[in-house]
Amino acid sequence: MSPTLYSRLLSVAPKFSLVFLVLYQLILYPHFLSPLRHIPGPPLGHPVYGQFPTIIKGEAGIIQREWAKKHGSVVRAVGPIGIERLMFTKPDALHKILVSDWVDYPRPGFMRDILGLTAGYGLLTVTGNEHKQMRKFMNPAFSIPSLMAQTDMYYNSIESLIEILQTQIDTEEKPEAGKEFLMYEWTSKVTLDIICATAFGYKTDSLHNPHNELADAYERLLSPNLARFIALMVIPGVPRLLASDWAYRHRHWFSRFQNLAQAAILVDSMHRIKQVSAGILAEKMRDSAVAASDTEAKRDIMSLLVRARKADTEKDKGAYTLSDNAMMEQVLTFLGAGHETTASGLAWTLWLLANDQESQARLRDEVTPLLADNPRPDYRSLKDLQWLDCVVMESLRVLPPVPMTFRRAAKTDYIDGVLVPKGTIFYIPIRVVNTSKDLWGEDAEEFRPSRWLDLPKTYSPSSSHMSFIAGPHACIGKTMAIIEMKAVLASLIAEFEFEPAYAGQVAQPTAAVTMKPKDNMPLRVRRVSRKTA
Ligand code: HEM
Repeated sequence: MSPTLYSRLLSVAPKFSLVFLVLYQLILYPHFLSPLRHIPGPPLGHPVYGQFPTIIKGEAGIIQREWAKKHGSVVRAVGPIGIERLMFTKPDALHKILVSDWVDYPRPGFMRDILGLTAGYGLLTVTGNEHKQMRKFMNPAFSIPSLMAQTDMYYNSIESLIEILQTQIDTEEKPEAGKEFLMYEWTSKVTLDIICATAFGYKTDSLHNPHNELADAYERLLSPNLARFIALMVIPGVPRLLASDWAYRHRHWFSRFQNLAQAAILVDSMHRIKQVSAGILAEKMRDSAVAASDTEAKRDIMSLLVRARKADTEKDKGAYTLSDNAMMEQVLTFLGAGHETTASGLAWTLWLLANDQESQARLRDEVTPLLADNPRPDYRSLKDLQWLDCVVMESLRVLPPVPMTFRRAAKTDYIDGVLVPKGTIFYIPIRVVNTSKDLWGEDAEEFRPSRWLDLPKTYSPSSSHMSFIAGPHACIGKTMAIIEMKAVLASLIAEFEFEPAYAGQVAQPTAAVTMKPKDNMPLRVRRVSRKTA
């Protein structure tokens, strides 16, 4: 070969390699080579984005439910840049992925990066042994005794919310007609104030002060546009880059470009949230001088963790413990994981009750006598309210705040008879399972709280209701979230009646990480005309 030809070939080789790589990834592999190509599923979709545009346009979890109905219990779908996802819906397959073999099925890197950027590199992002140790260290802070000691703290925020709604209704021209409220905004404020009080002993009072720094930063961080942007952040390295100091210093560059303006908002909001979190942690460190046995010691989760760390290291110098930085990441995790999820759960429950007046009236009949006797019911009293339990569990079942999550195969293995290669990404289809007709019967997609009084024979607590998933990564805040939702709902339903804001109103769940109402959920709210049934 002549030297000229050789050097020409060398100069075009990178271009050809790139073209080949693109063709391989987008066409050759998914169409002809993938060992998963014969698994039934929707068509490959857009040449670059696959089924992604269909997924983000629709309601979270619904398209996956259609796929399961059409293609069966194992579905293959292709996402952006030809990356395949598998969806198993049989309980045994999900049990293997989430419970029995969970170490072999960690959260995928892209998900850990996105969660890390928006909710801290804490319990939500670690895996394997590190996760086991961290979870063991944190479990006591979420125990029933700890929750029982915290329940009373919810009511300061709940009472503020009730007073605000009452005052606004009473100042209307016709108070008896009630007033329209964007209920998601209010559930978001009340849950932010509650999580800050119970997790950190920190007073946000976003209910009275909408410009509270933390509330403001979260509002911007969780805006629907940003949620869509986050869903696109699957490009390796991008979340880490956005989490860096460099990105904060140069955030104004991003705002100059239309498509990157959301990145500037995200970087700025996260920086502000981190600053507040650092302040919260510094205060806890100062408080840790208080002896662990001090009965007056603070009962919030962070104080419990800081004191447990101190006690463990005093007892055993080599004991597992969290560094200051890891503690700081947990602050972000509790804020990120515990606020918007519970706010959405509450807003959806109000929506479902507004559309089912019979269930709402029955709930009012149940809670009113209890609240008349004791306006601040404790953990046990709330837990004993049977219809309240049915309503909350049913709402979390049909409209789960986290409709979907992901896992990745860390080794090649058979699942439900399919040989799944290492590296395969899985959908964990929470909403699909929660509303499966095989598990819940023909009316599985309907809101019918009474089903919890007579559960189907197929019901299993860990595999029929997946809203908090199952196994070692199951939500650590599950009991806290449920009891918090019950306290807020009982208090609101005893005081107010909820109705759709206008005829023909439909639910508008977004397709982001957390399923929240796109329209902030307008509802008409009236003061109750009678207190007891
Ligand atoms: C209705 C409210 C809530 C729902 C629906 C919910 C749902 C979930 C789900 C589905 C997961 C698993 C995610 C995955 O593994 O991919 C999870 C994990 C987690 N949640 Fe929640 N959550 C709620 C409230 C809370 C609260 C109040 C807190 C804490 C204050 C919290 C803290 C966490 C943490 C730390 C994890 C990671 C657990 C681990 O990997 O060990 N969540 N949650």
